[in-house]
Amino acid sequence: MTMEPAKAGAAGDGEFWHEGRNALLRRLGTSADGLSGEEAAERLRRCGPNVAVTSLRRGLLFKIARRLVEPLIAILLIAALISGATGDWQSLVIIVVIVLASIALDVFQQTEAENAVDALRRTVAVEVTALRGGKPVEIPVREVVAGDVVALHGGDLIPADGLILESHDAMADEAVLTGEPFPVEKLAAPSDPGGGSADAALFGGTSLVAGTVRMLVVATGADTRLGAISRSMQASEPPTAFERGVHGLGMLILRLTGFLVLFVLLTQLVRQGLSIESFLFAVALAVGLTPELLPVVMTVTLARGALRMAQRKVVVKRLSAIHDLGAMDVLCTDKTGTLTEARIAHVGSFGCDGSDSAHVTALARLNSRFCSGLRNNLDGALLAAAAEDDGAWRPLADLPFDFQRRRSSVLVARGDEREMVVKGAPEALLALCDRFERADGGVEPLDDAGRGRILALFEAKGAEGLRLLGVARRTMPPGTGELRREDEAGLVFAGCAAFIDPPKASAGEAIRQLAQAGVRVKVISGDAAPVVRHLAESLALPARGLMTGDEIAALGDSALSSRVRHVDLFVRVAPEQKARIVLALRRAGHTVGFIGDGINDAPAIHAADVGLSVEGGTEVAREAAAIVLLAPDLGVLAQGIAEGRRTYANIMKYVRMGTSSNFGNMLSMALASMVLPFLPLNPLQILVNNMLYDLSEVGIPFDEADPGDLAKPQHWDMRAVLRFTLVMGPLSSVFDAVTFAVLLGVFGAGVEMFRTAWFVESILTQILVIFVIRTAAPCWRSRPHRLLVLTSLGALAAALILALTPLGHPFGFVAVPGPVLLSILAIAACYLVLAELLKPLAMRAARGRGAAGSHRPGAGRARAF
Ligand SMILES: Nc1ncnc2c1ncn2[C@@H]1O[C@H](COP(=O)(O)OP(=O)(O)OP(=O)(O)O)[C@@H](O)[C@H]1O
Ligand SMILES: [Mg+2]
Repeated sequence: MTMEPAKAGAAGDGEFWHEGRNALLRRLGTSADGLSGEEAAERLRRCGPNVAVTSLRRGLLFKIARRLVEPLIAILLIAALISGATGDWQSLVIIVVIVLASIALDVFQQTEAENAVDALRRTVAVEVTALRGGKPVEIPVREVVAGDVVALHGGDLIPADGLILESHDAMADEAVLTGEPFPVEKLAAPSDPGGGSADAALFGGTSLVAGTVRMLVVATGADTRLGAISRSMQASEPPTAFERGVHGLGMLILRLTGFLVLFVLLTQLVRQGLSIESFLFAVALAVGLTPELLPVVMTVTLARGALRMAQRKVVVKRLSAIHDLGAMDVLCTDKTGTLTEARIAHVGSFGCDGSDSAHVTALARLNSRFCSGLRNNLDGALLAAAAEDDGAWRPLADLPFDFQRRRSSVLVARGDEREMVVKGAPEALLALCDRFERADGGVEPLDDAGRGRILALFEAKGAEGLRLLGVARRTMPPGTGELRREDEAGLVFAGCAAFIDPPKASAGEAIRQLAQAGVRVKVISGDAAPVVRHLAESLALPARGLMTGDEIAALGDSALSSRVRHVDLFVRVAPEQKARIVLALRRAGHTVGFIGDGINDAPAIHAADVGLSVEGGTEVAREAAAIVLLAPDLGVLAQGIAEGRRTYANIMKYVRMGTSSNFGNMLSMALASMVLPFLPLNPLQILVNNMLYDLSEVGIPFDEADPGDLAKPQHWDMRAVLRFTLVMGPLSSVFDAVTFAVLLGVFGAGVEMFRTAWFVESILTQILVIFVIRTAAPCWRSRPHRLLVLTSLGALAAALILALTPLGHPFGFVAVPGPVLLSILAIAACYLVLAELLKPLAMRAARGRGAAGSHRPGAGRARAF
């Protein structure tokens, strides 16, 4: 946002790696020990925070200014000026006060909500180790400045663009920028200019998958490559289905309001000529009918939801994800770490005949010890109990692990001997073998029968729930010093290392709760079929169908979309395939969540409607996620979903209130302007009415939801909203008409008394009906939150005091005789009773169609990443 003056070392030149490290250090005014704390603070102040996408949050003044230039408010202020000019000082003051009060209410609510959510977001902000004055300190990524030196290791997100000063076996995944699925090797930059290549550069937003580096930060925030991309992406990020729905509704009401205002103005013109009064009336009407609180209510309701979810250790980074969570009907999950404990233990190894083999363990350990790339918890488990002695083998070269090959190879030497040891996904490894090792150490060619026997062994061990890593070797010619991918062929299969990873205690219960909440769970794993199937069984996951990564690769997008709906287990899936599955499910009309913790899960987390990660996950995964679970317990997810649905239910209460009363009022006003010899309310009274009505709804975000609203995924459904409006709107108009008739026909009310009485009727019905339509159940069965009771009854009390006491005289209210008041109360009571009786019809109609209408293909947002 504030990236204006003197950018310290902004990389306007782009290819900074050609400069050479010494020149670059000089240009950025720093050293290999990093900046001093003061200098860094100064640069942060000068160049702004390190965020690729500048925040859309604005300051208080901006918010107020924006409200002031909103057309309606602007017209209102002009109206106030006109009143002033015509000498009507009282109206001027009152209009200004009301406008200011309503702006203050909005801005206060919104700011408070946003602050609370920001504070939450900071609790899961990613940190990085920077050298400040030569000492490593943990700082939030947003405080990184050009000239900083940061230390990174495998699994870390690269915080900004920079040059590598030191590298130990670093591999970076740059797929976000380049689309290249294989990790690329990253080397330290030479000290002289000229020799530098992009291999010595790291880019913000990509990730380090293996090794460690020290990086000199060259460009931050919007100046990074990702920043440039995000800026163009930000403008085009399409809104969620929900946001589109609410916006569409707002526009509809706005248009209707426009028509109505014109209509009223025209009838006034025809009947009695245009006066300031009727102009003000039209304006006030427009203000009254616009759901101007909707955006505020949405932010506030979502923020309240976020705060409640935080109490359950679910942190929401993107507010609209709450609604997506409530709408989610499919949850895809990675296996290790989300469904299992990720406390992996090596339980032994077996040879090709299935008998225990210490030799295979020794080979697997050799590979784990000397492999430079990504070391994960399988390697950790292998090395946990390993002796230091490697039989005098020393490492020469290696081909690190990646998620495409699913294996790693090392070349080791002992004297003149050269051995390549490969470990990885067993079936794929077996396919690269043409011989196998017998238990006695002899080597035999592998025929089809032998292959079949070994594959059956994998199947049997996998079905016991053992995770397997195949181990193979190949004797290389003496003098070999390098490994190429082509060398991974013609191998001798040695056997498998076996691991256990117990299912999470909470996972079974969580899956049951999710199923109950109408969410289908699908497992998308890089692991083998038997292991995944075994896990699904032990968690009692109701799983149909199984697909492998190879089958997925063979299908086009549309074929995949029709297949994925009926499959619950996906195995041997590569990282981009995880994302493809998620996108295919979304195309099939589902609202999809993806929860994962690994580097390989990040693309799918991005691709999902709701990306979820867990506290212990890699930085990359947490950064990609919209929601982070802080508790190592999937149970919080079901609670989070309930929270999302509750939030949605509360927004719908506001929408229902707004649409039905707005629509009813419109009809009534059209009627009134045709049949009444005077305007039914004066402009000030309309504004007061509107203001108090808004106030009465302040408690909605806090309200509870009915069990029915929590039981299944909630989608925005425009038709249901319209149906509700068409039933409840006319109902309120009928009662308005009755009120007109009674006041004029029975009591022969004069202008002022009529307005006072009608004000009372309209505010009574508008406010009290919230207790009827906040629930689909009979209203006495569902208890409202006390804050809602407080705000609505408070606003009502204020309205009655104003209308029925001398306090209201400046607004044009007069005393109302007892019998008139009693009839008004009776009419209001009849309305509420009828609303309660008609409600099942309005809501049932809404629900019936809703379920079918909501599964539109392509619903939701196709978010690019
Ligand atoms: N350190 C390693 N060395 C060799 N091969 C490995 C190693 N780690 C994993 N593999 C192979 O790669 C496969 C995929 O890796 P991984 O299990 O991490 O993927 P994943 O999709 O995250 O799986 P999960 O669903 O279990 O989390 C593993 O099943 C295994 O066969
Ligand atoms: Mg994983």
